[in-house]
Amino acid sequence: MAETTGIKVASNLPIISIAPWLNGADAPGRLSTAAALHAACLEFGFFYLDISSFVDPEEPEELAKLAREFFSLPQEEKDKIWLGHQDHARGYARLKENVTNGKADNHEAIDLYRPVEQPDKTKPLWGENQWPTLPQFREKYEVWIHKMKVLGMAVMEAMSVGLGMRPDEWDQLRTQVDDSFWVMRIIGYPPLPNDEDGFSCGAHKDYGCLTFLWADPTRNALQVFLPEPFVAVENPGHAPVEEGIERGAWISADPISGCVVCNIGEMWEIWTQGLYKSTLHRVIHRGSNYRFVSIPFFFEPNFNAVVAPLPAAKRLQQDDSQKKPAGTYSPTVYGDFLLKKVGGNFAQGKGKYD
Ligand SMILES: O=C(O)CCC(=O)C(=O)O
Ligand SMILES: [Fe+2]
Repeated sequence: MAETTGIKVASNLPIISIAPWLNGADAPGRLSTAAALHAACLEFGFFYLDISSFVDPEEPEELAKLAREFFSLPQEEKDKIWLGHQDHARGYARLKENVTNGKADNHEAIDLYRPVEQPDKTKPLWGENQWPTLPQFREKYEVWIHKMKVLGMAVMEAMSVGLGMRPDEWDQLRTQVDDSFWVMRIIGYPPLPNDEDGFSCGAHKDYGCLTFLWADPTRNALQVFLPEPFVAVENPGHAPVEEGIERGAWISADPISGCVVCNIGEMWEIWTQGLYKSTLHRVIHRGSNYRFVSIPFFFEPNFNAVVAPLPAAKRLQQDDSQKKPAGTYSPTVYGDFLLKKVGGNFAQGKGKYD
């Protein structure tokens, strides 16, 4: 990003390696990762996380292959794990069944959530996950889930250092995320018909804490919104204008090998009283290929976590008049917030996570 005469020209999102942080012996490296996370969250709320030291890049490619196999099955096979057989949130969502901002999204997906102890499919979000029966599907995805949970805790701790939290303050925050009510979506995007000005996934912010998105190499699909004073170098995808969104620029966040795209959700806005931005993003896939697949993993707070402004964020805001909170941020029980959000996101029935 270059800065001239008060106009910020957005070209690329920052790339941050998690390797120094995971290498416990590299104290300066850990601090530089923490500082880079802090800067990226202040400026963009979106960045690339280089995880190539942590996972073999072939691993998510294998997951995408399995997803492709699933999405190529006949509709009646996919419908066997339709989310309506469970709590209307866990399972397979048909093409256009998912709704954002009142409009059907042009994608299909398998949605999985942290399993609960006493499942009850009549309770929102409280059913059982439904897995494809393809060989190795569940096993391989469960390994990925485990790794993303470990990564989530590592990034949270690094962010606590970046924000200037003391070790005892991190111990406190850790108790709110150590049993993450995680979500994973496995999304398949057919191309949008040329004559249709809809979205593959409409503009939204993610709800929770941290999203780690792996996506296949399709370009110009995921777009990130940067409010004024950012000006885009390129304007991706001849995007339709969206109502109700302030002025600014949409930039593409194309996949980078060895990296996941990482963005912060609304809980980080509350924890930091708006110091960190949860950023709008959307998907418009107009290419000729079936863009499959993207696999967002949402590392979220514990279901019962009470999310409230953190003292470290308040200290930063007291010290710097430019960082004063823009509004009031009330304590929020994450599970309640999630339940309210899932209500409006389905074409039929209830449930669904962003
Ligand atoms: O598929 C993508 O690139 C992004 C999906 C997304 O933003 C979401 O599911 O929250
Ligand atoms: Fe999202």
